[in-house]
Amino acid sequence: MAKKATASSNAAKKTGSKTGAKKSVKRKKPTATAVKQLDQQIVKLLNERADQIAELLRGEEDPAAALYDPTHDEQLLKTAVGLNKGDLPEQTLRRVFQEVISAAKRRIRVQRVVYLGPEFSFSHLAAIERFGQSADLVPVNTIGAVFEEVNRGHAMFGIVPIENSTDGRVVDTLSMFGKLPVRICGEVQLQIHLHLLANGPRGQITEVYSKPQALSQCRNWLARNMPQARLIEVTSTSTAAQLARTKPGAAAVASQQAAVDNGLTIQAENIEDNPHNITRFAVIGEDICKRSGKDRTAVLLQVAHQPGALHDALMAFKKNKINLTWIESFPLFGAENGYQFFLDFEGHADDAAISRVLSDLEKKAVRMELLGSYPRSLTIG
Ligand SMILES: O=C(O)C(=O)C[C@]1(C(=O)O)C=C[C@@H](O)C=C1
Repeated sequence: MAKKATASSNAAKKTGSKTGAKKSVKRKKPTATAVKQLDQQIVKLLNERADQIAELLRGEEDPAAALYDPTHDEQLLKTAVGLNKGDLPEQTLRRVFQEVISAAKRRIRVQRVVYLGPEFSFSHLAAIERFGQSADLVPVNTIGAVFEEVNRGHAMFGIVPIENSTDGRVVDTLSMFGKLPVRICGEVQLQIHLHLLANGPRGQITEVYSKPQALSQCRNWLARNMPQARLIEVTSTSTAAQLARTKPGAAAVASQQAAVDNGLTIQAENIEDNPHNITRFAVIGEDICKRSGKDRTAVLLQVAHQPGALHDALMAFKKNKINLTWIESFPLFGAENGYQFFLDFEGHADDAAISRVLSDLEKKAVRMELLGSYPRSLTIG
C-alpha cells in the first residue's frame, strides 16, 4: 500500500533531522521530452506484461477454461499493487493492472458478461471490477433477464446483486436461483456510495427516482432532507439517472459515474445512511471455481413442511463443525407448500467436511441444489 507521509516524517523533512531524513531521489525535470520518454517506457512495459499473460494462458491445457480464475487474478493484482513504493493510490494501480489482464484475456477469447443496466449501474461497476472493460459487458433491463441470458448460453457470465450490508437480501436475485439452473462461481464486494443527482437546482426537485434497494439504503437521509419529494422506484439506479436527465423536477439516487455519464450535477454526495454500505454481487455462470482455501458454498434447500424439519437438516452444520454464514427463506408457490431456503456457508464443495454436510443435507431434503463454491473477495471502493 502507498505510504502517506505522517506528521512526524513531514516535520523531519523540514528540520532535516537524521532519523527522518530520506535519501533524496534524483528525478529528471518534467519536461515534455522527459514525460514522453517515460510514457514510451510505460507503454512498452504494459504491452510486454499483457503479452506474458496471454502467453501463459495459451500454455494452459485449456486456455479458454483458464480465463476465469478469480483467485489467480486476485493474487496477481495483490502482488502488483504490493510493489507500490510511491504515492499512487492502491485502487488506481489495481485498475491499471485489471485492465491489462482484461485486454490480454481478450486475445484468447472475448468473455461476454450480462449485467443489470444501463451503463454505470452498480452492477456494471461490479462487472468492470471482476472482468475489466475489454470483456463484452452487455446491459439488460432486469435481474431476471441476467439469469435468462446466462441460462440460454447467450452469455458466459452474469453479475447480480445478492446482499447489501444495510438493506439485506436482494429478493429478485435469490428467487431466480430456484427457477433456473444457474450456478454461483464468484463474488464481488463493492463499497456503495450513493449520490443525489439532478439537472436543475435542489430546490426544484419534486421526485426522486431509484432502485428500491438504493432508496432504502438512504431512507433516513431522504426523510430528513427531501421530505416533500415523491420517491419513485425504477429498475436500476442508472435508469433513474437517465430519467433525471430528461424529466423536469426529477432527481436520481445513483453512482458518481452515472452522474458524469448523464451530465447531471451531484446535489448531495454520500447520502447512504450507513457509511459501511457494501453490496455483495454474485458472478453466475457454468464455471466451477477451484478451491482457494478461503471459500464459501451456497445451496438451495427445501425440507418437509413439518415441525423440526429445518432443525434436523441444519444439524449437519453442527455435526461437521461448519460455520453457516447466511440463511434466507422464501415461500413456495401455494400457501400450504412451505418454504425454500438459501444457505451460504464457509468452505468448498471439494472439502471433506463440506461434502459430508452436503450429503447429510441431501438425506433430509425434499430438494437440494448445490449453487456453487466460490472464493471470498476483498471489498473494493
Ligand atoms: O441499480 C443498480 O445500480 C444495481 O446495480 C442494483 C443494486 C441492488 O439492487 O442492490 C446494486 C447495488 C446497490 O446496492 C443498489 C442497487
